[in-house]
Amino acid sequence: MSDPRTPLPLPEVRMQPVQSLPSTPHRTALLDAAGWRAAGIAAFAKLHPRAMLGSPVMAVVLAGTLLAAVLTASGHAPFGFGIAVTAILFVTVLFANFAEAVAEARGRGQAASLRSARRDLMARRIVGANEERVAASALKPGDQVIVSAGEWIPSDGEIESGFATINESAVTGESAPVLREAGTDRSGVIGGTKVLTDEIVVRITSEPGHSFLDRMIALVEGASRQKTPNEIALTILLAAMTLTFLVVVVTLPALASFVDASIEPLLLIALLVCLIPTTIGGLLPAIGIAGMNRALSANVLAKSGKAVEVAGDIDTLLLDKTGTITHGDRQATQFHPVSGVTREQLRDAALLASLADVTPEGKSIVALARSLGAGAVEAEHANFVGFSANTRMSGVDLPGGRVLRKGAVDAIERNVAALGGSVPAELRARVDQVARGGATPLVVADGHNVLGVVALSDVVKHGIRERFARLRAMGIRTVMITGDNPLTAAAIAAEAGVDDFMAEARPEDKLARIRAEQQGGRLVAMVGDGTNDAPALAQADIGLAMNSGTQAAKEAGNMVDLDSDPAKLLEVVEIGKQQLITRGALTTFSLANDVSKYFAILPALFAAAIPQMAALDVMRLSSPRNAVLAALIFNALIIPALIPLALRGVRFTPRSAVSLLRRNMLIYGLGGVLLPFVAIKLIDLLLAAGFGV
Ligand SMILES: Nc1ncnc2c1ncn2[C@@H]1O[C@H](COP(=O)(O)OP(=O)(O)OP(=O)(O)O)[C@@H](O)[C@H]1O
Ligand SMILES: [K+]
Ligand SMILES: [Mg+2]
Repeated sequence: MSDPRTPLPLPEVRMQPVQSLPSTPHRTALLDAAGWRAAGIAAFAKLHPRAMLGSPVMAVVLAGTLLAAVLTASGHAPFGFGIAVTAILFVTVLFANFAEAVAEARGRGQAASLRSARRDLMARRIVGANEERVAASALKPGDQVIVSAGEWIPSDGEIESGFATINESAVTGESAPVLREAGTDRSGVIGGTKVLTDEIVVRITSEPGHSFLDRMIALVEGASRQKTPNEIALTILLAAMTLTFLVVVVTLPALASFVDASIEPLLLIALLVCLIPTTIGGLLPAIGIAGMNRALSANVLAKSGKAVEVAGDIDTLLLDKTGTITHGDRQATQFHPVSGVTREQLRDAALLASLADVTPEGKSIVALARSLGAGAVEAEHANFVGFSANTRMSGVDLPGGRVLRKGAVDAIERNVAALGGSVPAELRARVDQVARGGATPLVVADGHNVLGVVALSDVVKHGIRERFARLRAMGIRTVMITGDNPLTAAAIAAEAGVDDFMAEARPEDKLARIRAEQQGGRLVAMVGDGTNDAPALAQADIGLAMNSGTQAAKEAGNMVDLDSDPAKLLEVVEIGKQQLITRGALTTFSLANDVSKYFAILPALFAAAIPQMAALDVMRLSSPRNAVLAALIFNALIIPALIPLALRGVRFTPRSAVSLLRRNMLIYGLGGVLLPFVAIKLIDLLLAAGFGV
């Protein structure tokens, strides 16, 4: 096998014409013709009582429709007018169902490209020293399979040995090959993706039928959609409002009888439907589904709609340094011995301590030592000690009692002290020299003697500073948490522009920091990819795992970024905020609308009985019946008219919550009051011009 770091000669591969996920949903059409048709049919299917109960507001409209039909048929309402009211109410319910169906159809469209990645695959399963061919669907967690260049990975898993370049475009829509490697934080592979070069042994981690793709498709198609807490709260509020108006409308005839007026029952139904928040009630499910769809358009798989929404309220973002803020390709670049030790002694000790180190850091030390002329080293009967995030050290115990260790500065200092040694004063200077440039110093010790420092260089990702600035503009604080020493951490923190950092952190320190933030009443997001990040990913309110990361990280988080781009959190936050704002704006609009409809309908209701009501008749509509019809028609039409806004979301720019609120109150509150006046007047003119009943 060649060294994984040298650029791999990629074979000529014919990329499959995969449909990539739409990355600019704002410019694409809402649906294609087939999608519209399917949504239209689904709107009728959703008339099923069980489906209707999910939306109390619309259930009341449907009940009103049936009542209007009965009144009309039994001669308790003027026939033509009765038919018209019944029809408009029925269409109102259909429009609301249609809005939800369109959102779902969009999700299915996105899932179609994913489904094409889920094909019938064969696997080469390892049994003892042999291999057998089995269907991918027969693979169980724990099975080991071999996948070579040109073959498809049969199911989700983790690379046990080897490395490979993989085309993940079927899942991510990104055709650039990615490198996945055993023993690193980039060991996760997905079923349905293709190995381009080399050969890997994969340990299967997913149950048949429950692969990443399977779950993703179910989510996108809305099969496992659950209402978010905010959505449930709003549904309850809307139901309470509906109930209140119902009581008001039902008691109205009694009130009217005091002034010797009687109100037609049909008009009462019309009044009720105009007053209850039908617009937001009808669009609410669509808004929720659209949030999930938008996340997927950004190549983020959210495990629930709640996760997307919580992202909109995040206060603090925690990130690890290596691989998240930096490229994570930590490479040994230099040996810095302390005085009394030669560069060669340090080099050879570092080499010995890294021979069996599978981490990229360890391998790069071996490569650097060899390139600097290190010869064959004697390591027979050696006992290698692997790197762990808890000890933050690795090394080797040689026969004869020689103990070589390399690791984080504080970890080695403690170890040397425990062995009865002391750290030479000049070590600090060597460490600082390396760390000030943002490189990671690894201290090498032979027993209780410190030999020197290995510099591991890493590069801050391009454009990350701008991303953090954008997060800051939205009021989100960024904190870098790293196992590295404080000086390196400070150098990288300054370069990347994070607000705060925490150094020399072990996994439990990360967890404690998240808990502390949460106890302060803040919502915390965490981005990570390693198994050592898993507890923190699980504890955080938003755990965004990298798709390239380990299975443990992906299971622990509540979101996976298919592009493995930590800065993606920014988009997730914006999608969450946009969803919250869209729901808020449309609620404002809906309630404002209803106020205006009141002015259209109430004078019509009482005009005959209470002449003083004429003072309220600001719209001067052609006739009481036309007024009622115009208000109901507007009430129905506004739902489909707002579907594009509900699905695409209200325009969002990072700014303070207060200024956003002011802007939206102006547009959706004031607009919501004014629009019905104009629209209802226009509809009334049309009705009076010949369509009136
Ligand atoms: N292979 C290794 N052998 C010995 N020590 C290592 C090795 N790799 C890293 N270290 C040391 O352990 C520290 C913690 O490494 P780890 O990868 O766990 O960091 P982390 O907590 O994920 O934070 P970050 O990734 O942001 O640096 C490193 O800063 C380094 O000093
Ligand atoms: K209404
Ligand atoms: Mg790390």
